[in-house]
Amino acid sequence: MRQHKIALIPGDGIGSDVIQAGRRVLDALADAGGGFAFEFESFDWGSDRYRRVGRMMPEDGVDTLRSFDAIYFGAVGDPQIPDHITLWELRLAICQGLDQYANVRPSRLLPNIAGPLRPELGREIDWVIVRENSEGEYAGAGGRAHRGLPIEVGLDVSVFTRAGVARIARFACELAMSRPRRKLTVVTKSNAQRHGMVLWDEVCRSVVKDFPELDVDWMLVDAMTMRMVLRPGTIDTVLATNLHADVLSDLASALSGSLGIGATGNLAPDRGVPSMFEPIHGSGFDLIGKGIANPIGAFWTAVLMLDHLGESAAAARLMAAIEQVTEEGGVLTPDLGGTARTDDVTAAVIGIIKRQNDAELSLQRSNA
Ligand SMILES: NC(=O)c1ccc[n+]([C@@H]2O[C@H](COP(=O)([O-])OP(=O)(O)OC[C@H]3O[C@@H](n4cnc5c(N)ncnc54)[C@H](O)[C@@H]3O)[C@@H](O)[C@H]2O)c1
Ligand SMILES: O=C(O)[C@@H](O)[C@@H](O)C(=O)O
Ligand SMILES: [K+]
Ligand SMILES: [Mn+2]
Repeated sequence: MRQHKIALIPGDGIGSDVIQAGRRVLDALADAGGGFAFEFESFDWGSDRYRRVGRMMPEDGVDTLRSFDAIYFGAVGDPQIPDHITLWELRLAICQGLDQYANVRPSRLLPNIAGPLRPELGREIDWVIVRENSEGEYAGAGGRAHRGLPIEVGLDVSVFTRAGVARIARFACELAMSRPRRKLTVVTKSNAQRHGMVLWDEVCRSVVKDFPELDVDWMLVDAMTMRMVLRPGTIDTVLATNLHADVLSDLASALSGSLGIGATGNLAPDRGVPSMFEPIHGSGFDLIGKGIANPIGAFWTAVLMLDHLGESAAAARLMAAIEQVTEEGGVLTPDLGGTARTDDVTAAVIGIIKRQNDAELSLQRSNA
């Protein structure tokens, strides 16, 4: 039996709702007798802990995570605590602490979901955004001086390193080559940002030379938003900086129907340390306590995690169950135009998985 040791960090707000839902779905998949099991350990890290003891996670939190095979994360963010504290002390502390430098965000219009684009355009969305996840605008370099004085100053300095750009560029090229269209768009803002982004372009240009079969094009980030809306079918794999890709991936998720659908992996490609999987959305202040957060982003995230753990058959089964639910259309949360609750969508996905489990088990019995 393959054992997968998973750290659960539900975090704040709707992060907690969707990770609980995702755990139930993962348990249902493991019940299928597919030869694997999960060992979950749940961590109460987040804003309530911050209120209690003044820290989002313990000082040795990142080290505690090292012994896990993967991390399944909800969201951080609390209406009463500044967003830069919650984000930096939990999500970024983990991503940067474990050097999970490749953030991968797939988008596709799920069956029977309309999305805001015209139907013929919406159907063309089949993208994966690769977000540099360790430096750039999120390097944390900068500071404030002359606090409270008229001459006060605040600086956020973007940091682009040759090594950091080269490794994410290589990762994006390999990912693009593994997809049928072998097509990569490198996003930049090297007209206005004339140092780091120019280095980004130079390094990317030299890395793509190693991939002669890759079809590469270059876009300034502002024009990229236009292309995503008006010519979605011309895009496949996208490489962008930490901040640009953060923005583009919310757009991608919205164009696929809802921010509640977007999934992501914060990958440490060199292994040895766990990668962290989370829906792309935040803690959803407006949905806290309502029980109507869309869990599909967290389920799709679980698909990414299963694939990463080598459980590709289970990953495919879960994706098929998600697609069956959207295809049938009767059980969707309000963000997708339905009236269902988080629990209803979860029950629908689990129902499909359980029926498959039963069919599989009776097949095994009749073959025995
Ligand atoms: N990785 C993370 O943990 C992460 C990501 C984004 C934002 N945040 C934090 O979350 C807090 C709220 O930020 P925000 O409002 O900008 O972003 P958000 O993603 O929480 O919400 C933006 C909008 O999308 C909707 N939405 C998000 N997830 C949904 C879901 N599963 N189902 C249905 N609708 C959904 C929300 O209702 C809201 O209208 C802030 O503290 C922010 O820093 C954290
Ligand atoms: O602000 C960020 O970058 C993240 O917390 C979040 O928006 C994300 O997409 O993960
Ligand atoms: K999240
Ligand atoms: Mn984001």
